[in-house]
Amino acid sequence: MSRKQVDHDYNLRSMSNLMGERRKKVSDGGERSLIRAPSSASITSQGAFAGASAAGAPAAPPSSTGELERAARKQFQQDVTPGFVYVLAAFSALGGFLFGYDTGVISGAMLLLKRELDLSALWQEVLISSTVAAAALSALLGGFLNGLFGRRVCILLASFFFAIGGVVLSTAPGKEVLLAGRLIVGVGLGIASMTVPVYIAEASPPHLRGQLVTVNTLFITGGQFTASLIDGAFSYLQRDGWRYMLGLSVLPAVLQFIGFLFLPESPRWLIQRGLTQKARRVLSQIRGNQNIDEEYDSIKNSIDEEEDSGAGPVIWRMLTYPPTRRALLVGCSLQMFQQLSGINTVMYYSATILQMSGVRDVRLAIWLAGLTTLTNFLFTLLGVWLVERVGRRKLTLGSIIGTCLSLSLLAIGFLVTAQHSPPVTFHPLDPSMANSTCSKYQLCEPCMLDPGCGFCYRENVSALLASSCVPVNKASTERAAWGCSGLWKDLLAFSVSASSRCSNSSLIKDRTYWAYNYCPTSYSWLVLLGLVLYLAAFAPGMGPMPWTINSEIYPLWARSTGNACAAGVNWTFNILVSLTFLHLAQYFTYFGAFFLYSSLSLLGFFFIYGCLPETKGRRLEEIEALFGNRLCSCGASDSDEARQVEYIRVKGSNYHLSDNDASDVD
Ligand SMILES: O[C@H]1[C@H](O)[C@@H](O)[C@H](O)[C@@H](O)[C@H]1O
Repeated sequence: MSRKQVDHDYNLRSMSNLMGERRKKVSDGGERSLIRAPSSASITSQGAFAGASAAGAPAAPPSSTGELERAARKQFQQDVTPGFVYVLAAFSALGGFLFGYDTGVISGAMLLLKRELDLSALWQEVLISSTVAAAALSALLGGFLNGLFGRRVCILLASFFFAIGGVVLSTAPGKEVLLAGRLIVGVGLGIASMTVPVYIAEASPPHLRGQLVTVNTLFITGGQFTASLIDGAFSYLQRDGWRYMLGLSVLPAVLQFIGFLFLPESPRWLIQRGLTQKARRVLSQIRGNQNIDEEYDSIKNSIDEEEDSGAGPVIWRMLTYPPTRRALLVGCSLQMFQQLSGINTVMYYSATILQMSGVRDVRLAIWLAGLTTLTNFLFTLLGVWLVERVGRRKLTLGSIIGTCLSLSLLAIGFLVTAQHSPPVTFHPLDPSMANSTCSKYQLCEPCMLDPGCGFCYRENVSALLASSCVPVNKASTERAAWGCSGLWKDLLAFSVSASSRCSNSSLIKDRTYWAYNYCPTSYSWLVLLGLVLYLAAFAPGMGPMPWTINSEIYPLWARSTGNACAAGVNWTFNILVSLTFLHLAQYFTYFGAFFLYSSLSLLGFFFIYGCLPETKGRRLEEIEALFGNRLCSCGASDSDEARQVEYIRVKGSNYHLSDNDASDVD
């Protein structure tokens, strides 16, 4: 079939999908199509009951239509979804857990590392960003590996890298070996981040696919939460705490590696490679008692169609073929907007936001920052629950608009805080102050925006006293530059010079405080509210949906490459946003930085509104057709979305019944 014909065919298919074409495929043991009516009319008792009883539901009729539907649905889903799919998804999502753990644990580990290994600011930055950079590159390479060796081998490879990286990190004698360990972990991260969602999507039945792929992001946020707990717990160790923090990732990595020695390859990849018998076996294994013929045929057909559609490198074929070009643009943009909405900055900055709110103890702030990761995790759980109920499109749109508004609230919080910035009232006479830029600031705001300075102040009931802007200690931002920590001469210095009162955290008493990166304010509640609302809005939609949607919008031949590009974009923007945040804040203040993220999210909202079609409930083989239309004509078809073809089993096999929608039997 020529490319043009395929294109034409897709257009027809997509039109019929969008217009709610009634499909009828009633054969022995076959399907009956349903059109979900906008009015939400219910399944007729007869039809639904037929479905329920065919699946072995109790004979007594349930008392209401709602109950009837629920019973039919429950019975149907239990019937078609063997537990094996959940085991497979859980083992795969360990890759997500490691993603979250390894990216999250480094902030706590760095606090100890920089002290023990005497790391300069440059080395700290290199150790943090090297992993993300390696992940960006290996995600791109992962597309090629996926196509060549399959999903299973790639996941095995990723867990191998995670495990080796963990061992290298925990035993590192110096910073150079640490860097090698962080690079190895980064390679694992990149491969896992692009492979796991694809593997889960290809193995899941359509009615569970969204949920199971979203579980992977739940594991990412779970990994980030676990990392913050581990960081908190091991931060009390005077020596080598970082070895445990970084080394503990070996456990889930080994568990995943062992699990995947026994788990099967994706049936779609097997069919593509011509391993049809094996593919049939795997399909039967993951579909339980279902008839797999139809699914097998539909995968096979889409591969055959594709084999006729041209040669050349996959990325070139994707870019020259309109449906995949559009899908790629949508997938990569989603990942870009996820990172541009500043999630990693907000998470990273949460400890400081908490300090602004009056949590002065650094340890307590680290523990409380765990609350941020917990909130992120809990709201991702909400996403898992919502994805098959409201669909990907509505969930993403609702989430990004909430993200945009809460970022504006955060920005306003920072603006009000800056406008009420306390003045510098005390200029210490220390000789080193003469050539320090810190001495020229008259307000706390510019002082704290300068990475070289911090604000030292005393507080009595209603006012700040003797507030000064002094240089930060290069070895630790937890104190000011003057004084040698913990020594008796500090005590002496403390008694003789008021300027060194913030130079040793153990001496910061008498209601004297050292504020680095923040200013004392009574408007911190506004910022805190913004933070909580931000996580509540971001985590159910913008967190998981870019991964979930990317795992389903490409046809099989383009799936590895599409996901590799999208994951590469995610990691690239991750590094870009985190590396530019402090500079942005320095030049445009925190208000400016968060307002910029908010505006970018608004841009993302318009893009998603116009360009993201709904993929809920469709077979992977059908989804390509959604991109057959002109790009960004989705907003216009919102009303058509209410009419979708859905399947219910009446007798026999292979249906999909959406979780919450009442339907008419055709
Ligand atoms: O989807 C994930 C998740 O939202 C994480 O919390 C975030 O740190 C990652 O960057 C993102 O890709």
